[in-house]
Amino acid sequence: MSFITQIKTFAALGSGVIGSGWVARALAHGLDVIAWDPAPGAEAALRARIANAWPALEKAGLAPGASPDRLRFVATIEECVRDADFIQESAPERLDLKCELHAKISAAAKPNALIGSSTSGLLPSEFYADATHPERCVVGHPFNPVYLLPLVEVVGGAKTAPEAVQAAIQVYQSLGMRPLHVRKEVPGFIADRLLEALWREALHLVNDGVASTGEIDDAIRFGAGLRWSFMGTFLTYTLAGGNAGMRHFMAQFGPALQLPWTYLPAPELTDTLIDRVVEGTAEQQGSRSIAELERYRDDCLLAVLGAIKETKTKHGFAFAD
Ligand SMILES: NC(=O)C1=CN([C@@H]2O[C@H](COP(=O)(O)OP(=O)(O)OC[C@H]3O[C@@H](n4cnc5c(N)ncnc54)[C@H](O)[C@@H]3O)[C@@H](O)[C@H]2O)C=CC1
Ligand SMILES: C[N+](C)(C)CC(=O)CC(=O)[O-]
Repeated sequence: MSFITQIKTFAALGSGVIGSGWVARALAHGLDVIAWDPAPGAEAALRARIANAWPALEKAGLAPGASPDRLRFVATIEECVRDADFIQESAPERLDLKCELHAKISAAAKPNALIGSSTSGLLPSEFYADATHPERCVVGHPFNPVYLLPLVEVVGGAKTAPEAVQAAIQVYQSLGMRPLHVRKEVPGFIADRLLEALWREALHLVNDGVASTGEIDDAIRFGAGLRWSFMGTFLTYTLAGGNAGMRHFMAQFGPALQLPWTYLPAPELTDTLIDRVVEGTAEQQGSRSIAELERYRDDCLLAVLGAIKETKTKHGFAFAD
């Protein structure tokens, strides 16, 4: 079984926050991009998002010939995928919608074109149930902003060929990403399972009046968030065990896992909790627009990525290590 891995034309279905991020990444890598989204005004919104992301992509470095002009917005699913070498779906997170959409995409696509879905945690065996040639269908779960963050979780379903997973990994690498193969098909994959546990606890802290949304964000960004950008939880905690390392750390802090520090089940999303979260984050946002905050975030990410790359090189690590 062979799949297309040398890609020239990238198809994007759904051009919201994530779809537009894929389009920006593919354009920056010098590809032709064809996009489709059924919402009125979707093309203008997509082009505005690309324009907002482009300065960061220029700073990060564009491939020869890369240009936003190589984006073509089309009116049908079939037109979008027919000539594509690789297809990425970023439609709303609804199982019925994705199932129906993938039946149409896969019926119109070249049989050996890989099809990725950006789903945050739906199971590929379920939403690819009605797909034609399901052996080329994978999840490629990215992180926002897709055009700067390297991680993409790659997950196969029951009918996905192992070669398709490897081929998708190759394609995502060619787009400058750091694929992580999730070997078991589990809801939420790896990263969102972790992020959701943190998010639930954060909502409990707001709901219980322990902290505001801003204080909770401070607890992350001035502490663990800084070290998470270059060292994950397990290696960080190995260092927290001192010279005795992880075994000592487990002996000292493992028993605390039995203490009632975390709630785990999510709090009820009452109007009061939703208002508190919305009002707290509105105060954090202040008078800046989302586009301004996106540009601020992009500059911060470029600075962090650049500093990490330089420091890794100094210590003999490759960027993907
Ligand atoms: N927002 C995030 O932080 C992340 C989201 N994702 C995943 O990416 C996917 C898209 O999410 P977002 O971009 O955040 O949503 P979004 O709401 O920003 O964009 C969804 C887009 O899909 C379009 N759409 C509506 N019906 C459609 C259909 N039948 N076919 C194709 N497109 C359709 C909408 O017009 C909209 O432009 C979801 O599966 C989500 O779980 C993955 C990683 C992060
Ligand atoms: C909130 N979310 C589940 C959509 C988040 C993601 O899927 C990944 C991210 O970018 O945090």
